[in-house]
Amino acid sequence: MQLLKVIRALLQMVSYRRVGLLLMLMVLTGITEGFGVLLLVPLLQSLQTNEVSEQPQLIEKLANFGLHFSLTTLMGTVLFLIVVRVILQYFREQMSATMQYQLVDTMRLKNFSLLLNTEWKWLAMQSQAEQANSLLTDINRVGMGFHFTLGLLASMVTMVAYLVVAFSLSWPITLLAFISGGAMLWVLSGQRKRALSLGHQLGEANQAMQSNVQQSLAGIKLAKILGREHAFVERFKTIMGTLRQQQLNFQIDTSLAKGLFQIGGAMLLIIYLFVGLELWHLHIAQLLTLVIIFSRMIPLFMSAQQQLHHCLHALPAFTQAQHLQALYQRYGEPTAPRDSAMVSLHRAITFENVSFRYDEENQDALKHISITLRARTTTAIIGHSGAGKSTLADLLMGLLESSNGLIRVDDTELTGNFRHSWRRSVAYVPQDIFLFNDTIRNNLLWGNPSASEDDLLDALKLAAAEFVVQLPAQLDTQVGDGGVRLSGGERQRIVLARALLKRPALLILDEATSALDMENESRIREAIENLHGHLTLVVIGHRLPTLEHADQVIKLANGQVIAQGSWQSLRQPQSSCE
Ligand SMILES: Nc1ncnc2c1ncn2[C@@H]1O[C@H](COP(=O)(O)OP(=O)(O)OP(=O)(O)O)[C@@H](O)[C@H]1O
Repeated sequence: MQLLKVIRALLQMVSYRRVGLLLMLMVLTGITEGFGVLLLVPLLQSLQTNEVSEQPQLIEKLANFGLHFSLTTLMGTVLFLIVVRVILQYFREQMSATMQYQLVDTMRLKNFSLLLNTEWKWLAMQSQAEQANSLLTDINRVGMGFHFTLGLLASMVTMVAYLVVAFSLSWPITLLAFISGGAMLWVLSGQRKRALSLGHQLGEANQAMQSNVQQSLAGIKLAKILGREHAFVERFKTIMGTLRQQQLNFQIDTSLAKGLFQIGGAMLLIIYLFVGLELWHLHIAQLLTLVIIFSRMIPLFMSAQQQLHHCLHALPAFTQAQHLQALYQRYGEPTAPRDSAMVSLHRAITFENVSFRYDEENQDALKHISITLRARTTTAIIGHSGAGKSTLADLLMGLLESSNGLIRVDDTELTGNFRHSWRRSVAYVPQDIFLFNDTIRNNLLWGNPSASEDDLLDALKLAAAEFVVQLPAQLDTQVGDGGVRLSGGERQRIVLARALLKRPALLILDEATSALDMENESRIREAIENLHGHLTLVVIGHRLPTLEHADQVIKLANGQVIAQGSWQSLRQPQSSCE
C-alpha cells in the first residue's frame, strides 16, 4: 500500500505526458510479444504436419478480417514481430532512463533549494552529514528504485499479454498457473518484508559512512599531527564492514528468492505438462506453446519479484528524503525577492531590549541588549568565548530574528522580507575562511559577479592584499581546495577583498585576526584602518589590534552588555578587557 502511494508520488514528479507515452510503449511491447507467441501454435503445427491446420481462436478471428497465414508468412510475421518488439523495447528503456534521471534531478534540486532556504537558526543545529547523505546517496537510491518500478510495470504488462494468450489457448491450465504462481509469491512475502528492513539498515549505514568521511577529511591535519591516522582507518573499516554486510545481506536475500523461484517454477512446469497431457488431453502444439509461455513467465516473474525487492529497498530512502523535505518546508524562510535592491544605511542600526534563544531547552544566548551602531563608524565587540558575540553578529546580519525586542535599520524593523534585502547589503568575513577551489579572480567575483578588473584591484588594495599582483599568475592563481595554496593571512585578506567588492552597507569581521602572526595581523589592521569612516564596520574578537581606532567598544559577558564606550573609557581597571 505504502509502495503504491510512493509510486504515485514519484510519477507526479515526472511529466505525465512521458508517463503516458511510456505506458503506451509498454502495452505495445506486450501486444507484439503476446501476438508473436500466439503465432507459435500454427508454426509448431506446421513443423509437425507441414501445413497450417488448426489455429488458435484469436488467429481464426483475424482470418475473418482476411488475414490468412501460410508457413512463410507465419515465419516472416514472427520475425517481424520480434524486430518491432526489440525496437519498442529500445525506446522504452531510453525513456525509462531519462525519466529516472529527471526524477533524481527534480528531487535533488527541490531539496537542495529548500535546504538553502531554511532558517539559519534551525539549519545551524542540523547534521551536515545527514543532509549530504540524503541529497547524494538517498536520492540516488530513489532513482534506482524508480528505475525498478518502471521495470516492474513493464514486466507486469508483458505478463498480462502472456496471460491473455495463455487463456485463449487453455483457460484451466492458465488458471492453475495463475493460482500456483500467486501461492509462490505468497510464500516469498517474508522475503519482501526483509528487503524493506534491510533498506532501512542500509540507509543508516550509508549515513554513518558519509558522516565518517566528512569528519575524517575535516580532521585530517590534526590526525597527522597527533599520529592518529590509523584510528581514522580503523573507524572507516568498521563502518565499511557494516555497510558491506548490509549490501551482502540484501544480495543473499535476493539470490535465495531467485533460487527458490527457479526450483518452484520448474516443479510447476512439470505439473502443468502432466496435467495438460494426461488429464486434459491438450493438443501437443498448444501445450508446447503454453510451456514456452510459462517458461518465459517464470524468469519474468522472478525479475518482477526482484524488481519489487529493489523498490522496497529504496522505499526508506524516499521516506527519508520526503521527511527532510517536509522539515525544510517547515523551517523555511519566506521566499526571498530575487531582485531586491541593496539597502543603504544612513543613520544607525539600533537594538532595543533584544533577547535571543536558540531553542526552548537552552537559556537566552543574548539578554536585553540595547545598543546603537551609527552609520560609517567602527564598533568592536569583545568578550570571552560563549559570551554571545557571534549570535549578536548573526542578528545584526538578519540571519537570526530576535526572540524579543526590536532591531531597526534606520527606521525599518529588521523582520520579514526586509531581512532578505538587508542580508544582501551586508558582508561578512567569518572565522572559518571559505574559498572555492578556483582562481583568485573567480573567488573575488563570487562577491560581485559584475565587478570590473579595476574594482578587483581596488578591493585587493583596500584589503591590504596587493601580494596578489606579485604572484606569477596574479588574479588567475589557483587557490587550491579551501585555499590551501595560500597562507592563513593571505586567505583572510582575499576573503576581506571579496566582502568589500559587494560595497556593503555593513561589514562584519568575525575574529578576523585570531589565527594570524604579527605581520599579517598588522596587514589586517591596516585594511581595517583603510575602511574606517567609509562604511559601517563591526569587528568581533577576543584580542583586537584595532580597539584604539574603534568609535565604540561593546563588551559582552553571558549574553549581556557589561560595558560600552570608547576604548579609553573601557581601559579603566574596573572594566578592563582581556
Ligand atoms: N547553533 C546553536 N545552537 C544552540 N546554542 C548555540 C548555538 N550557537 C551558539 N549557541 C550558544 O549561544 C551562546 C553564545 O554563543 P556564541 O557563539 O554567540 O558566542 P561567542 O561569543 O561568539 O563565542 P566564540 O568566541 O567562542 O565564538 C553560547 O552559550 C552557545 O553555546
